[in-house]
Amino acid sequence: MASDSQMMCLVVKDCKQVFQDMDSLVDVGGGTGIIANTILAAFPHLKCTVLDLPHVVANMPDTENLKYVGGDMFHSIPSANAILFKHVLHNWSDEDCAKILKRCREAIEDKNEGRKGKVLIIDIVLDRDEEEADMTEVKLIFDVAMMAVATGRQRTEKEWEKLFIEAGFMNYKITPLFGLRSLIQVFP
Ligand SMILES: C[S@@+](CC[C@H](N)C(=O)[O-])C[C@H]1O[C@@H](n2cnc3c(N)ncnc32)[C@H](O)[C@@H]1O
Ligand SMILES: COc1cc(O)c2c(=O)c(O)c(-c3ccc(O)c(O)c3)oc2c1
Repeated sequence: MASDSQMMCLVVKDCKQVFQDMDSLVDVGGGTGIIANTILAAFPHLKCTVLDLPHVVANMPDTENLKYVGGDMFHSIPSANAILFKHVLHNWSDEDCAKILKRCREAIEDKNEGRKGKVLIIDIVLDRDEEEADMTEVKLIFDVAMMAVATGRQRTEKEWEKLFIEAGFMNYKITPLFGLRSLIQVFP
C-alpha cells in the first residue's frame, strides 16, 4: 500500500536510531517487501529478510540485501538483530502471539557474541494517556472489525506489556507515530 510505504518513510526518518545500530532485520509477514525496501533505501548497510507464507513470496526475486523466505512464523523465524511485525500481531490471539514471540526470542539471540537484539512492532496501542477521545474511538472501531474478521484484537499498553512479560521480554518502549499506529521496541 502506497500510504503505508509513505508512513514507513517517516518512521525511518524520525526514528533513525532504531535502525542505525543493527546489521540485520527480518520483516515477518512482510508480503512483497514494500516495507523492507523502504527501510533498505534509508539503511543500505542492512541485510534484510522477508518471511511470509510460501505462496506469498514464491515468485519474489532476491536482491543483494533482501532475501525472501517462505515459511511459518509459528515454526521458525530466521536469526537477525531485529524482528519487525507491521500490522501482523493484531491479527492473532494472545496465545498465538505468545508462540510467535517465543520464536522471536530464539531468532534474536546471538549465541556466539552473547548479543541480544530486539523486536519491533508497528501496530495500534489503545487508550494511551495523551490521546484524544476521537482517536480512541477510531481505534476501537478497528478493534471491532478485527474481532469480526479474525481472531485478533487491538491492545492497550497494559495488554501489550502482559504479552511481552509472559514471553520473557524485560523491557519495551512505545513511540507514537502519526495517525493510529505506534512503534513498540521490545527488548529481551
Ligand atoms: C495484514 S498483512 C500485513 C502485511 C505487511 N506487514 C503490511 O504491513 O502491509 C499480514 C501478513 O502476514 C502474513 N502471514 C500470515 N500468517 C503467517 C505465518 N504463519 N507466517 C508468516 N507470515 C504469515 C500474511 O501472508 C500477510 O502477508
Ligand atoms: C474492516 O477493515 C479491516 C479489518 C481488519 O481486521 C484488517 C486487518 O486485520 C488487517 O491486518 C488489515 C491490513 C491489510 C493489509 C495490509 O497491508 C495491512 O497492513 C493491514 O486490514 C484490515 C481491514
